[in-house]
Amino acid sequence: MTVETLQSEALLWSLKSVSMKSASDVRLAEVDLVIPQGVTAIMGYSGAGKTSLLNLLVNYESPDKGTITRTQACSPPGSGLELFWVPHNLGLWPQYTVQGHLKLVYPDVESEQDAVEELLTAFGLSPVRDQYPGQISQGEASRLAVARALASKAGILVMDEPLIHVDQTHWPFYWKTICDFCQKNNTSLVFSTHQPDLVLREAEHVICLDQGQVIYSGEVNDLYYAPPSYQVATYLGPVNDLTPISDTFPEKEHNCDIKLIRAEQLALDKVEQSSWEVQSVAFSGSIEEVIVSHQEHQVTQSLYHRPVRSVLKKGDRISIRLLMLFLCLVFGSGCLSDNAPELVFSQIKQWPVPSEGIMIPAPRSVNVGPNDELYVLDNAGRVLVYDSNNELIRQWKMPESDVGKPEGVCFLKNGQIAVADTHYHRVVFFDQQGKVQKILGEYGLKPGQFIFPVSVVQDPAGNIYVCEFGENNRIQKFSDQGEFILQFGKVGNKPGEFQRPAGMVWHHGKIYVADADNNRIQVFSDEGTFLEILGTKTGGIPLYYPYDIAIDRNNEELYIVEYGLGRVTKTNLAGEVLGRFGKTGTEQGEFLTPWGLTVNSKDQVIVADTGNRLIVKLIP
Ligand SMILES: Nc1ncnc2c1ncn2[C@@H]1O[C@H](COP(=O)(O)OP(=O)(O)OP(=O)(O)O)[C@@H](O)[C@H]1O
Repeated sequence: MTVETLQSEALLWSLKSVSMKSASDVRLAEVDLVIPQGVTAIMGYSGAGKTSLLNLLVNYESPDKGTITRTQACSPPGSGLELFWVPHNLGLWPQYTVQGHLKLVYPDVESEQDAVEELLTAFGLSPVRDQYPGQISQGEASRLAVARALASKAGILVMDEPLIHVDQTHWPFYWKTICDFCQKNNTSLVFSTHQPDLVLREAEHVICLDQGQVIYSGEVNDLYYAPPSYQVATYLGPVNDLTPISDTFPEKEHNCDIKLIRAEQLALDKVEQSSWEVQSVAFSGSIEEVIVSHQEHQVTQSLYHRPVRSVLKKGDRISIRLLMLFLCLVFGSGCLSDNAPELVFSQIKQWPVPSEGIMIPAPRSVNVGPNDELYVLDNAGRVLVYDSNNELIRQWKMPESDVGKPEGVCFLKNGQIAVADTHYHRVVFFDQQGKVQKILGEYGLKPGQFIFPVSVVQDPAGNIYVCEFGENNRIQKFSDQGEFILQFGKVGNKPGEFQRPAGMVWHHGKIYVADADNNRIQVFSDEGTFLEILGTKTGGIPLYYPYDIAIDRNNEELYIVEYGLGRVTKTNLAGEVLGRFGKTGTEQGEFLTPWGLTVNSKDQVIVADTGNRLIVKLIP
């Protein structure tokens, strides 16, 4: 199998074997690293080498050994500098006033006054605009250092523990200003911090240092949900290492690898009888640490969880539950396995959607049009059209997308493209160039209205089916002119009821519905009669959050993509599992919370791998 990545992420710096020594100690040791475009956080305990690394990036210090290459991927917006640095000591200029700092670095005289005013307001510096650095507080000085960096309009900002002296209640506001600025101006940001919350909120990439060595470099989400070790996991906050007690969990029998579990992935409930007894409880706001001991196994374990309110106390008996969705998202492959053969593909092609500002949006839905054109919907609210060679040939934006992004796209027989505009409670029909032709529906529970429409399909006669979740959880059928014909389904878990119908396919008078939260595929006649839960006769199809379904070119086999397990499952029309492909993960051949899939005329399966932000084409 060959794997091809069509577009690689742009890099800002590349470091090879970089070392730096102090008189008595190592500051950085054999650092190999790439720093991509976007927002990167550098984390590490005190003395780990964060400042040393930033000093090298900005060329303030030189390495004793190794090479640092800056690949200038960010072109500076306007006439700004290439790079601006906020050093640890802030580097303010004693002879300039607060507003003087901003004016001095702002590159465009014409718009200077407005921009400076805006920054003074955004960082709460207007009252001290005429003061000098020696006359302002440390918090004001920290804010000024950051405001000055933004005023420079540099293409890359490097900040050493920015806003360190600012009270944390105001951080979200200032950080929003920083991130909005970076997004708008296509600016990359590299900053050091000790704060896990900040990294989770604001950064895409994270580099973890320990005693001058890089012990992790990658995506923030990966570090949070799939940390390579306990030590690294703790950089983003408390984590439960359940290795010593993993045998006590029933999930172990399902071959789930139970190791590092975040607080929100664990539920501790007070029960009448249990071998687990609470020894102590320390509640610190949203997270509680509970020390428990097991009566038979003689083990004591510290556990973090997120209770709604703190109720446990010493002596309580508790049950320890792993919250399965999280567990399967993290450790995916082992759960719900059924010895199905692995689907074999000769080649995988994968590529990201084009960036928007510094963000790489995630694809959510995919559908095939004529000549195997691929219609992709992403979470930047764009429809992207790729030709059969995966070249982007057209794209357009949804009319509105501030409230939420759409979730389903369908190419129609008349050449139009229908988009389930989920958060605007409607279906929008576009022509091939992205001009709106028609809008169907509005918010409501009546026929022809929608709560959260998520998927659209069409039958050969032209009828259009729209499934939705919210209060409705139903499928509505419309004529090709958009007239309401019938509806079926309601919320629930009985046969014929839905919990988040997320994807559909029409075949020979039947509609196959991915009933996501009920973990099943339901089959209806296209007149709305419930027929069966697919695979019931053959013992059921083990599925975990199936989000989309498609049929192969011979109309004989179904492909189902499972959001919860990051895999593609193939069945025949009777629901017998023919094979599986993939598992939850970030490597090639793995998927992270995939939302959509489609099959083209060459039986190539295309997956919207939302968590990994890739369109993945599986080529037989
Ligand atoms: N200018 C310097 N000359 C020599 N050694 C230094 C210098 N600056 C820092 N060090 C040493 O290098 C190591 C890394 O320090 P550095 O300031 O890079 O860590 P840091 O992760 O930024 O720490 P903190 O979070 O405390 O700011 C420490 O052992 C420190 O004592």
